[in-house]
Amino acid sequence: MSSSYSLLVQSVTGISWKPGPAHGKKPNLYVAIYQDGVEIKRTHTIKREIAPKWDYLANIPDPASSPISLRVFHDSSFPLVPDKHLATLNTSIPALLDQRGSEGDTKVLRLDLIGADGDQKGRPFGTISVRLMKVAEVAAVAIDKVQKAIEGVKLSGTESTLMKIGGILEHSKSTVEDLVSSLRSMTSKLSIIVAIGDELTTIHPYAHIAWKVLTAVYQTVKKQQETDDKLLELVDTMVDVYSFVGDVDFLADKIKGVEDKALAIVKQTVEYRAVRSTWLRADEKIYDLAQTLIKLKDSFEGRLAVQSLFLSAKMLKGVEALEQSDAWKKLNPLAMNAGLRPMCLPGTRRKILDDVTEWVTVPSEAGNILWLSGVAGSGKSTISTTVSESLRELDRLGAFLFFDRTDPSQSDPGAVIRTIAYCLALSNHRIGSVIAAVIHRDSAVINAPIRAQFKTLLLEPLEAVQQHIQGPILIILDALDECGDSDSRAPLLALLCDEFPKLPRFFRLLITSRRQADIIGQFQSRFKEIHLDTEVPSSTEDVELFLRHEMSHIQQQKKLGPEWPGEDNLLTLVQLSGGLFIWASTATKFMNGYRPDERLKILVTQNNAKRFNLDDLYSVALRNSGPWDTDTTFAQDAHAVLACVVLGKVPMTDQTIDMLLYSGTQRSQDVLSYLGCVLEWTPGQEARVLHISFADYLTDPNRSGSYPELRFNICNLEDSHLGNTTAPGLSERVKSMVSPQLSYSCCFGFNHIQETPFDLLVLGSIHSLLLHQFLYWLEVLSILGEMQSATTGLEVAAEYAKNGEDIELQNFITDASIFVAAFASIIAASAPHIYLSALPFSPVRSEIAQRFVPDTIKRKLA
Ligand SMILES: Nc1ncnc2c1ncn2[C@@H]1O[C@H](COP(=O)(O)OP(=O)(O)OP(=O)(O)O)[C@@H](O)[C@H]1O
Repeated sequence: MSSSYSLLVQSVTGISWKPGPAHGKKPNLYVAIYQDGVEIKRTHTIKREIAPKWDYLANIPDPASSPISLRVFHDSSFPLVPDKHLATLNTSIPALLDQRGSEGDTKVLRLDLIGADGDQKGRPFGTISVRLMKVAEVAAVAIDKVQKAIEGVKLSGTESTLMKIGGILEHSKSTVEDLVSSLRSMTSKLSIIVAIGDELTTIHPYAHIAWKVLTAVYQTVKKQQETDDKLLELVDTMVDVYSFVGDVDFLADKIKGVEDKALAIVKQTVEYRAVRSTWLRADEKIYDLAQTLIKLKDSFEGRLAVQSLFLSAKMLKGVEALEQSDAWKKLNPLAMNAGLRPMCLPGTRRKILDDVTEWVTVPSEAGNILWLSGVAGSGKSTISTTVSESLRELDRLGAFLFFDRTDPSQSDPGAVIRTIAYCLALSNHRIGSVIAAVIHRDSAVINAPIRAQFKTLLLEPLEAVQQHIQGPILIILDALDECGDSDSRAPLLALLCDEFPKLPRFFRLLITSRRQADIIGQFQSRFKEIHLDTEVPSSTEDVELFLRHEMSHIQQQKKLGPEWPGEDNLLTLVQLSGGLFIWASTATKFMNGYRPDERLKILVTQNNAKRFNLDDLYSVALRNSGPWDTDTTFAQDAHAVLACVVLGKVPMTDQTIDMLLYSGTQRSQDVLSYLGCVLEWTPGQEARVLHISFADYLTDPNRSGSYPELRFNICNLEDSHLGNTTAPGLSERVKSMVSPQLSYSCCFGFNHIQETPFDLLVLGSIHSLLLHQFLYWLEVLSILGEMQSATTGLEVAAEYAKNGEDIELQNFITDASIFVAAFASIIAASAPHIYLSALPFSPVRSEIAQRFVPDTIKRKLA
């Protein structure tokens, strides 16, 4: 390499041109370079230009002392008509070196051409300008150029992307082989990709990193070009792959297809970055990467789907994995299905997505755990899903766990290590083999304490395979604050702090959570934290982008006028949202219901001095989603159905809710269809809250309106002579005094207990409820017309007490069952008669009388 030279062809001037009948007024010129009489390079043709300019860099192969000639041709543009040779410069590298003298590579040589035919032959015939450089000098110039180019690229989209693309292509038709001009070519190709990516946005996170990759390649060339042949090979291969960009016909309707290919290329480049900058054994990996790139190029040429390439490699490994899957299944992982999780709207969260991707792909000494914190609904889970998807596409996702408080069976802290091990086993063949072997050897570890699980299922296997893993692997734990409660997840938090940092450093852990006290206590100042601040301008801008997108969608879908929603209204919504995504998302769902115009007005007119926060929005959205005030049946049904969805131990379909609430009569569908702005449901499917913050709102009496808990005379009935059906305003009182949570727990709590495994804490709750609040429970059942639930509830409680060997509770239930059997009809007719009739008539020595009849009366009765 040290004796290699490059020739930069810059321009030709002074050519005289006689237009013939077949040519236009100006020639189509190109320069061909010959060494020892053999053509080795040529510039592209510049059409209809008498004094063309190029910026064409040609590498001159060894021996550099051989004769060189530069010949100027007119390109006939017709297949059967030969190009016309107009002029020539005969020279050699030593001669050119003499001519550039002490000024070196900066000197532009203006050299005379001689005529090539007719009477001009051998006579001066115009001038050619060239510069001669050593490759090392070229590298320096190129580095400078790429850095300037990088600085000059704007990643923000423009309307004229297509025009820009067209412009770049005009200049990228030449065949580039020289190393440095190749790198330059890649840079311009990448700018095309960035331009496409900006238009279609999905490429953005990769393109951003790919820019950095190319810079890194330049720097590596600068330092290592004399020694690192493998790198040079790789660069050649990359050039080859990037050359496809120049061949693409950029018709608007083909852009989507281009995007897929461009995305694949950029991803490979990112992969290079991950490998080159970190991750050991670089030479070996560079070789692999070069092979992959070659295959990638082949797959473009053969018009094969890129994915099939990756898939086939995976399938080979899959055969073996199948044999191991039995072992992995023993890990009994939490079921994770990210299918319906939302992703960031393209164009939002750019900076944070870049930062997180950068943190994953670039090693740092700052530790392998990143904590993304933020308030409810600020967008953490959406970011984590987007990151997981980018990394999955790069084959760098090890595990993505997301917790959900409304589904406790999927949020058990005790299952986290097993689930990570399972996901890692699936994601990587080598890790999978080691984990399978561990389980064969010691299957009891699956039920061991989580510290032992961590050591045996994660730390040791990952240490064992670290030699064979290049590049980072990301594990994501999303919504850690929803994983169990602060008590049950305490051991997991301690493990994350003490042990996870010991994992081989290419395992990166991204944790998202609200800033809850127990999590702050453990993580703050220990892990790198990115806090999603909703107050900063970038959050407001992102929410604005989202609102614009959603409102235009509603406008089209509901065929509203082109002015809708109006710029002022839109900006008011942005301001009301306070930079909180869940606010914006709930508001748009609310407006996308019946009469969006009215609903928009309801929201924007809330813009008074008081801040209209998420709770206010939930309250307004709920109030306006159905006939709560005019139809008491709707109000009661909606309460009960919401309670089922929010408090049910498992998600329920409309049929299950009907079975539970209305003995199978179809009623819940109607109610559910009104609640689309807060619930996710389609007929026959499970109903869920759209966002956990709605469940928080509904179950917190301080937020959704204060409801008293179980107590004497819960509905403040003044006249004990009136029955439940005749008491004035009873349904209104029930609505305001009995929270959905309470009514649901009273009616159906025992049904759920029946379905869950025995738990001492649950036994304690039953004990306390029945022994202290039994009569208040009956009061609620009476008011709600659900007295039959008392009998079934007591049966479940009796079984539980028996399993828990709680003799005191068993005795109480025996007596309570007699009490219910004797007085059920009286109590069902009138709640106050629990205290007026049933209690006084209970045998004075009975458990009920002993516990609930006041001592003064007991003494009199005795
Ligand atoms: N970048 C985004 N693009 C589009 N929609 C978004 C974006 N970020 C958030 N959203 C919307 O806002 C909702 C709330 O966001 P998300 O669930 O990610 O918040 P969170 O911070 O994880 O909340 P929590 O702490 O309560 O779990 C999402 O369901 C989604 O509809």
